[in-house]
Amino acid sequence: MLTCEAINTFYGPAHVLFDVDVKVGEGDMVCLIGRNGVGKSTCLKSIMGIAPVTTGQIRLDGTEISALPPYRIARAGIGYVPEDRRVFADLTVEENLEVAERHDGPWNRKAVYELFPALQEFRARRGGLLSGGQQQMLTIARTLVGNPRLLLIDEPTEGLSPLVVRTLEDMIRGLKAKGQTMLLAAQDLRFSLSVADVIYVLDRGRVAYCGDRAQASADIERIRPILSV
Ligand SMILES: Nc1ncnc2c1ncn2[C@@H]1O[C@H](COP(=O)(O)OP(=O)(O)OP(=O)(O)O)[C@@H](O)[C@H]1O
Repeated sequence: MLTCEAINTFYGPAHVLFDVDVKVGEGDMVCLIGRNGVGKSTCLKSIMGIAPVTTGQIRLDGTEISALPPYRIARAGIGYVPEDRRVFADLTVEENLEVAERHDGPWNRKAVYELFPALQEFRARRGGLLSGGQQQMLTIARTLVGNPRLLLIDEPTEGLSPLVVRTLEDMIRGLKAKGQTMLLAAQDLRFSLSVADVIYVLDRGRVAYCGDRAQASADIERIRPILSV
């Protein structure tokens, strides 16, 4: 579905991604892992057109998208959940979902409430009054009701309590079980090894390792040093 080939991304003079290749197949859950600052977020932002690539190709079902502005990339079927949760603080949970809903796929309010029962419980509450974990759920749910074919999620569990992390991890497993294609940036090797079809490990802007879950589990002693500071 998605192919990034030799992408290079800069912030001004700072070269951040170096010839990065990433592939996400239909129905796959792909994890992009690495230490802080190695370029995971930049990779997702480059796919989304927010940090446009300088060189390299990004294709969605064979169509080159790397020169498109973010809104056109979103329209082409990519949904993006950024690291900083973005909910409409003055709108209720229900209204947050309503404004984003596009009736052209499997996801609607009913389906996301099934995935996140906690959101249904708080459907009348304003977004700004939710906890960090609930806001993260709402951000993911809001992106889902737009029915993206590919969902990009940036570090969904960052800064959340262990209990909330577990709830979100279960929900991501639920998404995978429903066949949602996903590319997830994460720091957690344990979770990635438990759920990902394919794992990419980034190190200083380069792909330092790539393998499917079975390979990555067997190569864990190779991967651990890339993740340690
Ligand atoms: N807007 C920006 N302008 C300049 N440099 C940036 C910008 N955003 C990120 N960087 C730098 O690019 C590099 C990669 O950052 P990025 O956020 O992609 O890493 P990351 O792996 O997602 O880490 P984190 O978990 O901290 O978000 C870092 O050195 C960071 O300081």
